[in-house]
Amino acid sequence: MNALSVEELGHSFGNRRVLQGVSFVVAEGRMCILLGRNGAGKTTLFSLITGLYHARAGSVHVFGQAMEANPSAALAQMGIVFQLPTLDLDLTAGENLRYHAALHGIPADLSKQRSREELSRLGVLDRIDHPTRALSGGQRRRVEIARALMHGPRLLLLDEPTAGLDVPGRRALERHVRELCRERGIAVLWATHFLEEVGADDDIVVLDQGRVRWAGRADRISTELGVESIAEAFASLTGSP
Ligand SMILES: Nc1ncnc2c1ncn2[C@@H]1O[C@H](COP(=O)(O)OP(=O)(O)OP(=O)(O)O)[C@@H](O)[C@H]1O
Repeated sequence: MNALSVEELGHSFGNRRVLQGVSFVVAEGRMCILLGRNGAGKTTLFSLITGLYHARAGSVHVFGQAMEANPSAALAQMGIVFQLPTLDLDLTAGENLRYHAALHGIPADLSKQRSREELSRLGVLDRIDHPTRALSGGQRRRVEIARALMHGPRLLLLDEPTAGLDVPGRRALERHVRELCRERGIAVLWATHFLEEVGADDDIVVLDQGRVRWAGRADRISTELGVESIAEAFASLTGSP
């Protein structure tokens, strides 16, 4: 079964069309990179997938549950890390996680145990009682991912999670998310414009000017397009230098 299935999604702001006929899937347990330059439509697409915007054209299914007909069932399977940080900086890391868990109806004991487990897995358990304001950008991102996992989703969506981090911070975050995918079988949709974040074994969806230009296994894109590298393939699909 597919973790995420997006069919013929479209969106306009006023009479400006920003997404058109967007279709792709994220298979269960797979890492899928949504590649697109600034303004390609990635964040708008995330807003539609997560139900923040109402989809006027097309459909979104999460593990077979239609977002439109059954949003709570679809959202229960989804963990989300938005592009703009959403932690409460006055709360500690642990409090941020437990607050999220309470919203999902998770009992306090379980929430306490899970917050420790998730922070530990992301390598930030020692920050549990620190106000998130005192954490580095990379640590805050990891706390956000731990929070997104509190309700046990099987699909994790991350919108440009490495924005604003230095190179070691980006690499560490990528390593943590790949581990989640490999060890827990969590499907991941990771939006980025950094080509170096694509792994050879990943799936990729190339989005440009609101349309899917290519979707498939990262290791096939160069051969299919008759070029030498992912960078060349991306440039030829998006007309960028
Ligand atoms: N609320 C809005 N009102 C009007 N236009 C918008 C709105 N949000 C986004 N847009 C426009 O829609 C297009 C897609 O934007 P979007 O933020 O989805 O792209 P993106 O790929 O996420 O870019 P970035 O990497 O810069 O975040 C852009 O041209 C943007 O200017």
